[in-house]
Amino acid sequence: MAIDSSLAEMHWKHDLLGSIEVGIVVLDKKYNVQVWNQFMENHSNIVPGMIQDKCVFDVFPDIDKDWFMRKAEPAFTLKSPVFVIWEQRPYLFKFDCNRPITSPVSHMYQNITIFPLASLSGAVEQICIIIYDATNEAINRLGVQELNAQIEEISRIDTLTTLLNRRYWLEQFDLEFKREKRTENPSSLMILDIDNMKGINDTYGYPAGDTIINGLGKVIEKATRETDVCCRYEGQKFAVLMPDTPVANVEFLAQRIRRLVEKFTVVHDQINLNFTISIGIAGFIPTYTECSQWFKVADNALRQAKEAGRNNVFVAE
Ligand SMILES: Nc1nc2c(ncn2[C@@H]2O[C@H](COP(=O)(O)OP(=O)(O)OP(=O)(O)O)[C@@H](O)[C@H]2O)c(=O)[nH]1
Repeated sequence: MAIDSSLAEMHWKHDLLGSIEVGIVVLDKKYNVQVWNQFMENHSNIVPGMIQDKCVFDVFPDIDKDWFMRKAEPAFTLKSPVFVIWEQRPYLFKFDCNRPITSPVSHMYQNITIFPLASLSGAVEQICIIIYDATNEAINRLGVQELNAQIEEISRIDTLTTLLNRRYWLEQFDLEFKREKRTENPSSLMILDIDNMKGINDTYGYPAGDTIINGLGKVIEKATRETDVCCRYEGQKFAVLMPDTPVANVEFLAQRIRRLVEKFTVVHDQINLNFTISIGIAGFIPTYTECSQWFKVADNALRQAKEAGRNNVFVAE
């Protein structure tokens, strides 16, 4: 009778281990496999007989042995469970992901729990690892993260020129202005505007005007440093913030950009288009209380460059 009931118990335990939708692995103190359930067999194609009493690190050399032993140690010594989520480490056992071919992931993401298995004497001679398939959660989370990154990128970039857009640039300008207020470094602001844009649009059409705007964006990007903060401010107007750069250096650069543009030819619908720009420059002054004052001074310098006949650079006093 006793044999019957223990057989029955073995039977239902076997069924339970077989049907449960999580991986169950029992390891002894030498990390030799004692239990390997159906889930593990299905995903690894290793039947229990092949892995029984084998060291898990020998069968799965991909497992970072030092890391795993450090993680498992508290289960043996402190008798406390350990949790590792996929965001800390994507997986313990590298299993293929049985998702459609269009799925963005190629392996199963896993959450794992390691808990101690105490014997009747209370000593922990074995640990049990439970492996949960967290792939769906990971796909959703990673998808959202990627989408957020794309949205953030889009919200910073001007689509016509791929320079920063006005909103993001103004945020950076304000931050830089606050930094300048503390450090009083000789930084400069340059505003560039295409001359006679209305005439260009009227003569060649709005798309041709767009091609010119795009071309100027490329010239600005090429001529400035990575630390300069460049944007298409609005329409045919661009702004470049140049941290730690005195006005004298910027005037030299502005003249170079002006000459580059003068010689630059944009091709639109097989028509060669030439254009010029005017540039206003203003250095940071510590008495400014708001960044808009600085911008206004540079914008006035631009207006004076236009009034002086266009294709000009004007530096604010
Ligand atoms: N193609 C194109 N044109 C634009 C864009 N944004 C603004 N414009 C045009 O730029 C022109 C600006 O005209 P104005 O402010 O009179 O300046 P302008 O003709 O460039 O003359 P000056 O600045 O005085 O040299 C207008 O005709 C706008 O329609 C744009 O994104 N693409």
